[in-house]
Amino acid sequence: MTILVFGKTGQVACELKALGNVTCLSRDEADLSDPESCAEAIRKHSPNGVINAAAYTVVDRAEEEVTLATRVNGWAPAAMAKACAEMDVPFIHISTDYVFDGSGNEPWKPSELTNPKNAYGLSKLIGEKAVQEAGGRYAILRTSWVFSSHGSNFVKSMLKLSEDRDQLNIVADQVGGPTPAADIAQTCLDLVDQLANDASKSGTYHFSGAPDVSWKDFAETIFAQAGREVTVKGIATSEYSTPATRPLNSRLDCSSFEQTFGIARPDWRHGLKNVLKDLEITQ
Ligand SMILES: NC(=O)C1=CN([C@@H]2O[C@H](COP(=O)(O)OP(=O)(O)OC[C@H]3O[C@@H](n4cnc5c(N)ncnc54)[C@H](OP(=O)(O)O)[C@@H]3O)[C@@H](O)[C@H]2O)C=CC1
Ligand SMILES: Cc1cn([C@H]2C[C@H](O)[C@@H](COP(=O)(O)OP(=O)(O)O[C@H]3O[C@@H](C)C(=O)[C@@H](O)[C@H]3O)O2)c(=O)[nH]c1=O
Ligand SMILES: [Mg+2]
Repeated sequence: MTILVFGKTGQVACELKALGNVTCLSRDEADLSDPESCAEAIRKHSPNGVINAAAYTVVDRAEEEVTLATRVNGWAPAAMAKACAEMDVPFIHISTDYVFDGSGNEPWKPSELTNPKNAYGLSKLIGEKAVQEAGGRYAILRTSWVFSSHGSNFVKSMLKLSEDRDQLNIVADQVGGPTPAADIAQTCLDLVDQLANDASKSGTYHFSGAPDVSWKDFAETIFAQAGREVTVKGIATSEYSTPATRPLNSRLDCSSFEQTFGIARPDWRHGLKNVLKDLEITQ
C-alpha cells in the first residue's frame, strides 16, 4: 500500500510522516506552481491513494501573490485530481473555512453557498471546484484553524509573543473550531481506506475540532495550559487591521462527515496538550 503525500514540511504533512507508511514529496520533488509536474509524480509513483497536504497558506501575502496562490491552491489540485480519477485512486484534498464569507452565527453545512472574502479563500475554492469536476474517488475536507508543533500557527505565535509580552489584544468576534493537524492526518488516512472500498462516499465534507471558540478564547486556553501569565484583552476585528479580510463565523457543521465516515470532531483541548508536550512546554 503506497500513499503519496504532497508536502513534506507543513503541519499536516509532518503528522502524516509521523504516522508512517507514506511517501512525502517536498517542493523540490513536486512544485505545485507547476501543476503538470504533480500529475506526473502521481503517474510515476502509481500509489494506492493521494493526499494533498501542500498549499499556499500565507493568508495576508496571498492578497499580493494572487497568481501564484491560484496556481498552487487551484490548478495543482486540479491536475492531481484528474490524474487520480484516471487511475481510479482515492484523492484527499484539504480545504478551508475561508471559502465562506462568515455571515450569520450558524455552523456552515458543506452544501451552503461559498463566497470567499480573501484571495487565499478564492484560490482554495477554485481548487475545490476543479476537484469536484474531476470526479473519481475523492474527498474534499474543509477544516479550520490548524495547529501543531510544526510549522507556523496561532499556538506557536501566541507562545512566542508571550515570551516578552504580559498583555495581548486578540480578536474576540471571529469564531471557529481549532483543529489539531494530527487528527487531520489520521482522518486523511482513514478516508483513503474508506474511499477505496466505497466510491459513493466521494464529496465535500467539514471536519474541525470542537468546541467552537473565538481566537481570544483559544489564546486564553493556550496560556492556561502552558502556564503562562498573559492577560488577553478581547478586541473587535475592526480594531486589528490586516491586508486580508477574515470571516467572522467560521463554525463548520461536521455532521454529514461524522455520519458518512463515522469520525467524530476531535476535542482540540486534548490535541493542544499533546502539542505543548511535543514543544516541551510544561506548567
Ligand atoms: N493552516 C491552517 O490553519 C489551515 C490549513 N488548511 C489547509 O490544510 C492544508 C495543510 O495546511 P498546513 O499543514 O497548515 O500547511 P503549512 O502552511 O504548514 O505548510 C504548507 C506546505 O505546503 C508546501 N508548499 C507551499 N507552496 C508549495 C509549492 N509551490 N510547491 C510544493 N509545496 C508547496 C510547503 O512547503 P515549503 O516548506 O517548501 O514551503 C509546506 O509543506 C492546506 O491545504 C491548507 O490550505 C485549512 C484550514 C486551516
Ligand atoms: C498575532 C495576533 C493575531 N490576531 C488575530 C488575527 C486573526 O484574526 C487571528 C488568527 O491569526 P492567524 O494569523 O493565525 O490567522 P490566519 O493565518 O488567517 O489563520 C487561517 O489560516 C488559513 C491558512 C486557514 O485556512 C484558516 O482556517 C485559518 O487558520 O488572530 C490577534 O487578534 N492578535 C494578535 O496578536
Ligand atoms: Mg497564518
